Amino acid sequence: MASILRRPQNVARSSRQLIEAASLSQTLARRPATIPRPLYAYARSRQYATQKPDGKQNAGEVDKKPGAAPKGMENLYSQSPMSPGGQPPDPNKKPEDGSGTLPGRTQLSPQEEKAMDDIFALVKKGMPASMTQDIDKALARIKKEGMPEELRDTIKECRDEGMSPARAAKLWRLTTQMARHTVESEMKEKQKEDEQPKQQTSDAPGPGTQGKGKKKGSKTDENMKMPEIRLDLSNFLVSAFVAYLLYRLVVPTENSREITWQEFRNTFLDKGLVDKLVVVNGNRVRVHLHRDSVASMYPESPAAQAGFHYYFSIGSVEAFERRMDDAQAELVIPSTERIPISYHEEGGWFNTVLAFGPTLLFIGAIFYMSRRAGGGAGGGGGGGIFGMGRSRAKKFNQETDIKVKFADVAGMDEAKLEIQEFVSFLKEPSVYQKLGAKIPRGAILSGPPGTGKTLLAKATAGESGVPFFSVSGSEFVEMFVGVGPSRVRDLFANARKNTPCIIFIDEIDAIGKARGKQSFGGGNDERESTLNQILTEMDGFNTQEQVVVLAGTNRADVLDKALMRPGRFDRHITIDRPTMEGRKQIFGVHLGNVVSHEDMDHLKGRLSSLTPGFSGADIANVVNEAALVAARESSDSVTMIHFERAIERVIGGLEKKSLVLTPEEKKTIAYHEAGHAICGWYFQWADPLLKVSIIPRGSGALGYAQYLPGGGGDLVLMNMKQMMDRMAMTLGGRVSEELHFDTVTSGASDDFNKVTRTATAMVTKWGMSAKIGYIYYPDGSESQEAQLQKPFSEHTAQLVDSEVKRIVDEAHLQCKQLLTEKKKEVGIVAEELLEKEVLTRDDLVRLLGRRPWEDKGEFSKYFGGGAMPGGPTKPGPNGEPEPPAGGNLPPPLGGQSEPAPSLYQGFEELGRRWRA
Ligand SMILES: Nc1ncnc2c1ncn2[C@@H]1O[C@H](COP(=O)(O)OP(=O)(O)OP(=O)(O)O)[C@@H](O)[C@H]1O
Repeated sequence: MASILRRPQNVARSSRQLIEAASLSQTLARRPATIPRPLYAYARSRQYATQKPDGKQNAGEVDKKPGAAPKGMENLYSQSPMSPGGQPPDPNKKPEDGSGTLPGRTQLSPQEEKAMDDIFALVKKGMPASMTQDIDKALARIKKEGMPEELRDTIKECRDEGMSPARAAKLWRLTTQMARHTVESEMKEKQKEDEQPKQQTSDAPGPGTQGKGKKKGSKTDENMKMPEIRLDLSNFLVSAFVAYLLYRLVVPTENSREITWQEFRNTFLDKGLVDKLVVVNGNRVRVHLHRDSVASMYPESPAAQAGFHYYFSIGSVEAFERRMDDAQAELVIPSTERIPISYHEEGGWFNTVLAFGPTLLFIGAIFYMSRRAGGGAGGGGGGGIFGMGRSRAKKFNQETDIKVKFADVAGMDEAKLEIQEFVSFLKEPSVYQKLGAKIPRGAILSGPPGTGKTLLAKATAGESGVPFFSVSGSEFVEMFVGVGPSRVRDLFANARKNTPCIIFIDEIDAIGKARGKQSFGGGNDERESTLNQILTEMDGFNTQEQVVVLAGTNRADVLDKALMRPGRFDRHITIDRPTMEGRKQIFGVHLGNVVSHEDMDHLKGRLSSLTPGFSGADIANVVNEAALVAARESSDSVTMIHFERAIERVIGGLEKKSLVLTPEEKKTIAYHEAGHAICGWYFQWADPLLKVSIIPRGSGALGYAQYLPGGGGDLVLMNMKQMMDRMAMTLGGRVSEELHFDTVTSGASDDFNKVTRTATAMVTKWGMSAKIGYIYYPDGSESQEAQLQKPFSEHTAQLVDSEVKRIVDEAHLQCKQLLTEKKKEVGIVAEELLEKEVLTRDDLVRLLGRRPWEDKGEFSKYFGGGAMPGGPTKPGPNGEPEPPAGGNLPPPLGGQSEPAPSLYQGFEELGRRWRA
């Protein structure tokens, strides 16, 4: 009753129907139909609402026992998803605590309560205990006070008719309101509870002023805390409610049950309980019942719950309509009172989201790209669409970011001197300007990788204390046309805003390649226009603008000539691999970062002798590796042994302990290496030997002999004698195999490669063959033309071949003579190697006696004895020591295009395919 009174429109509807029922009663009585009509149900519902349910009058046969399942409906009730889990809520029953549902709200059904419990339990996971207690209380309050009817109606609307933006907004508003209301009432109650004991305390006799002061303070604290708790909790509740609503919307089957046509007909249609039918998506029919009638007749039925529906499936809409017509005709329902059927398409909001998915994805992708593209140093003008054309240059702040000074750049004194001029220009431009000198625009730093080009550019910025824009050439290259030039413009625009400053373009060859040479299949327009833009920008500086452009490259030879002309990159600074002295200084810089108790001077000298051809980056790596090796051994300082291991590791890779060799293979390797070692020991011009090993390494070498090219010093020139001795020494492995075994192996292929390359260079480049003469023939790596066509005639080609063969054969003969003579020594060294796996120079001195030739350079200073002091040198024709081979001097070594030094630096590897 109470609920009907609360809804005036219900009262009005019921009284109208009663009047209609009264006027129709005569007709009904005369009808033969046994089925009560919907109006009958309404009338009964009013009766139950006003009378006690145990009243016997007018109950009718079927409904004699209220709450019991009617005939045909037992099955539905006993298996109802709403029925398990205890009794359905009794609307008349007051809550135990005495407070009922609030006005405008309805009690939650047990299933709804359970669903909410589940969702709250899920969201509560991982929350602090204090918070979960508050949430439990709030949840209990919601259960106690019920859910706003408006909210429930909106949920129903969403389920029945689909989600719309207006409904979503309404849901959000109602949910938020409810959550806030719950939290506020909870807080008020808490406040009341807290105030009660305080009142008691203040009423109780206490220590006067002290007590008062304390009370005041605590109240203020509380007031301060409250909004914080409220916000958290209400946010949480809103989230939980939204989750709950979505759950209820997405899983409507929780509140529905599938029935058959027969069940529908017998249980609902025949009994006049059907209000309307909704055909959903043309294949299912949702049955809307007269809830009040169902609730009155069958209070236990889940169909009495709001939001619960029965469904049945249909084959086709036409067949269903025909069946309904037949059924209603059988029931003699006049056409004016037939059950309305509506049609509805569902799955709505989810399908809508799906339909919009690609569009949303596209918008998201564009948004992401625009954010990403906008992440550069930016600030400059024409960023292009979504900032794609903005420069990606990183700007380093001179005060905070660039700590590098010239002192950190060791070696390369000439390069430093050259670049220091830029520093003084940036610091004091007036000195230059007043004399009418034009300021250099930029410098190209070229050299092999890791030689410190970037470091030098940074040090220039660090010393001059100006902003430093660093960008890599490849960052100008994008798949979009026009982005490269646009980025160049942006970079220079930024730089002009920050004058004085330095721009550093690393790997400039990515964009600065000579324009005609870039590719065979036509030019690369994008790259060319980027280069053109750089040329234009560099021209566009006026001499007052203090922007210095430094560029780094490993391939200065491929750069466009226009880039290198005066007025653009005025200075060309070549930074080569460091010399012995340079390596010492670089070791000095990096050794400062590790803990070592070795004598530093000796350590630096020895390490730099051991690392010919290493770049600055290699040296930094060696020092770091040594510290790692020491740490692995739990050593408290890094010692010489650790450094040597690190060098071996950097050159040859890790020891390959897992590789298992057969005894025969080991023996072959030992004799092969012993052959190299004996040659290195007895040939006068061979490089001093440091170590022989037959431990396989990660780089594919099964063994190696380590020499010190140039005796640890800087090898600038090599004469023919040195070359022949080196070649003979390189063939020592194979010759030893020939002399000690009845067959040979494939292990010497790498040696042959080196020997052939040296011999070819002697013939075609260094003018060391009388038959070819003083002619230089470039090879394929030097020019593209040479790749396609040999630079010499067929006749010359045959001559080159025969000359190369002659030189190699001579080296082989020289080696064979020595090793035949020293066959016994080879055996001794090989057997010792088999036993110890690694032999040092001291071992060789022990086995073979001192080397008959004096060691050159700084070798003896850092590597001790081994050579006969002032040992024999071959006398010249007049008894004086023979001078180095003159006349046929090869060109200076050390330049990166020279193959010779790299052939002998480091290890003599046995080749990767020893076992092939
Ligand atoms: N002269 C040097 N003094 C001290 N450290 C050096 C020197 N040269 C190189 N290094 C070390 O090597 C590292 C790499 O050097 P850098 O990046 O400057 O080489 P790069 O020549 O620019 O190489 P790439 O050509 O490959 O760009 C430096 O960070 C530094 O630790």
